[in-house]
Amino acid sequence: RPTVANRASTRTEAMEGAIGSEDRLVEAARRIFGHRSFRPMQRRVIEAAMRGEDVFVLLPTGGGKSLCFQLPAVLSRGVTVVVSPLLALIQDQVTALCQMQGEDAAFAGVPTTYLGTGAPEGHSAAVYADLRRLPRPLTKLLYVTPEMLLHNETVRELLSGLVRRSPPQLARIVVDEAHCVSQWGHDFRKDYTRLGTLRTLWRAVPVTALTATATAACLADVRKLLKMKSSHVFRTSFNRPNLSYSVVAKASGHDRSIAQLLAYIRHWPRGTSGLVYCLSRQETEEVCAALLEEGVSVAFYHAGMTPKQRQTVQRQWPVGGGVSLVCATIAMGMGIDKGDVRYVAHFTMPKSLEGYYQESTRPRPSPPPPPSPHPHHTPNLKKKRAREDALSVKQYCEEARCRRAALLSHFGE
Ligand SMILES: Nc1ncnc2c1ncn2[C@@H]1O[C@H](COP(=O)(O)OP(=O)(O)OP(=O)(O)O)[C@@H](O)[C@H]1O
Repeated sequence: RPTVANRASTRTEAMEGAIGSEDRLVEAARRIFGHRSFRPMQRRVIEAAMRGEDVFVLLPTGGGKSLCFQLPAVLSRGVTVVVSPLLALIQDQVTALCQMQGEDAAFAGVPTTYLGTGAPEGHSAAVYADLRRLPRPLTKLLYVTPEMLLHNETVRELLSGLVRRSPPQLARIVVDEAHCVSQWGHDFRKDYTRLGTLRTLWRAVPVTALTATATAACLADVRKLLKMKSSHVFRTSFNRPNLSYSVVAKASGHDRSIAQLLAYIRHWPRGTSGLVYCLSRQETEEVCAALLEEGVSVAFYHAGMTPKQRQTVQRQWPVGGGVSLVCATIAMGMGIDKGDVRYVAHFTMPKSLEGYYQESTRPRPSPPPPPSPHPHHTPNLKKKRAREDALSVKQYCEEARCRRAALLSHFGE
């Protein structure tokens, strides 16, 4: 009778090699991930990755970046290491992959795990044991935080061990949220800059970098710091033809600006789902209270709330739960897809154009990310960046030209 390990091993091997057909990639996407076709650019990225090239992927939020590295990971020999900034997001992705149900039950669940401080006891030991497993680990995707990869000797040594095996068992390094590498990115992280050292350590291991936001300067910087060999960037347009943008001068004084916001909300049919971004936690509560008084079905959402309170809001909004509007800080950001949101208003000017773009295309509630243990910038640099970011937003607001064109030119289009 096959043991659990045997069955798992057979499945791992089957995923890598046994999928053979006229179009192996589409078939794998369908059988393992349940996708019947590729989104724009996915196939080209996946093919380049399968040829062993370094790839840089710049696709807007929701563009399907994950499949660009998950499918090559599943089909390649060995383990793909995915560097991702936040443990909370890592755990979500690992859970989703482990529960993945494509159209072929034989491939249900992609062998995925993670390493990060804060994992339950015994977890790391089990992952280490698999990385030592002969002739090869069962894991296909290993998510790690940058700290883990850079500062944990055991992890580095185990991965170097995979590189040294014959044939090598470290398939690829994936750097997700790659804008964090560059000081020009809007979420710079010091450990990310040092990921280039891995390139020196494991010369033959290809790299994939992915992001949803990068200006030309950021992009060039990331490629240089990660020592990427290919200069080709796979990208699609950032244009969202189904969105329209407008900027309105805010009335002075609390009451007048609330009245202005209310008029905007009321120009939509009753019950239309919307999101109002505010600058601070306090502002979300104040705006919410003022709108409640006017009879709007509204809730607030920010990182100072308990997980339970946040979940309640997520259940009530945007459809079916009785709340049509949420006043939120940017804590309502990355995570679960929420369709049906018809408008996003920024009650206060957003901090950067990257932020504005993300917030207007991605009304998705999720638990707020934990505070980063590392300073993102030195204080002076941070101030300088904040000023530059605010100036670009100001310029965007004041420019007498098409908002869409102004926004796209900021992203180098
Ligand atoms: N080829 C495809 N066919 C159908 N759905 C797809 C395809 N590729 C991805 N998706 C779906 O699109 C959604 C967004 O994909 P994904 O999370 O990879 O986007 P992303 O580019 O990583 O976005 P973000 O910047 O928010 O992380 C997911 O629900 C995913 O299952």
